[in-house]
Amino acid sequence: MTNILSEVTKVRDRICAVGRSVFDRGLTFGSTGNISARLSDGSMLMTPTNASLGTLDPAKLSRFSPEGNFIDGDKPTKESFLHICMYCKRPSAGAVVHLHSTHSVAVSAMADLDPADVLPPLTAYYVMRVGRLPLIPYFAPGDVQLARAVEEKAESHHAVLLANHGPVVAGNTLEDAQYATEELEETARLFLLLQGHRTRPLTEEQADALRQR
Ligand SMILES: O=C(O)[C@@H](O)C(=O)COP(=O)(O)O
Ligand SMILES: [Zn+2]
Repeated sequence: MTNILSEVTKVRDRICAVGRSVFDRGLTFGSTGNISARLSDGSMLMTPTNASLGTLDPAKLSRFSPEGNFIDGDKPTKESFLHICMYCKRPSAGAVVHLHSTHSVAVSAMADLDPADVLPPLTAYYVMRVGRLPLIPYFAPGDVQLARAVEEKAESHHAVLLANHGPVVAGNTLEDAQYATEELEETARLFLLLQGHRTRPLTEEQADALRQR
């Protein structure tokens, strides 16, 4: 009991610290984005709806039972179902991060993307942190169909890009999810910088070798 209580306190603080960090570095704006973490007893903590990730209060995070029922805290993010769908399909996931990071959102609104894998393997680090990035068709934020569409991809992909919206990334830990979301954002930025330039991404063979490590 004492252990889970100290874990809860730590995770509440970590969610707020990650929220502050991404907000302060301009990786999400206003009250956009949401973050969740799953604890060792299967319960989940999520950021409340309409909360700025820059000024989260650890005591006000929304708490869910392992079955996905809201327990207490402020009214949860409208994407709570989407986060729960990620956890259902990814038993090892300990955290999910969704941001409105500018370059990722810009790419999510581009025409003629490959819906199976939006970004080319520009660097080894991107392939290792993110891997293949499917595009989820557009649905309004909070729409249960958006969560269902993410659920369909979640078993085989820990990172997805919501069309005209932004990235959703799961990780074994909160840091894993944060770092992968940041890597996705930087690669989206590189991808946009390289538009109009002849580009030499990693070969399929080189990328596959990294995916298998
Ligand atoms: O884009 C949206 O509206 C949501 O996906 C979002 O980023 C913020 O919604 P809340 O977490 O409900 O504040
Ligand atoms: Zn959003």
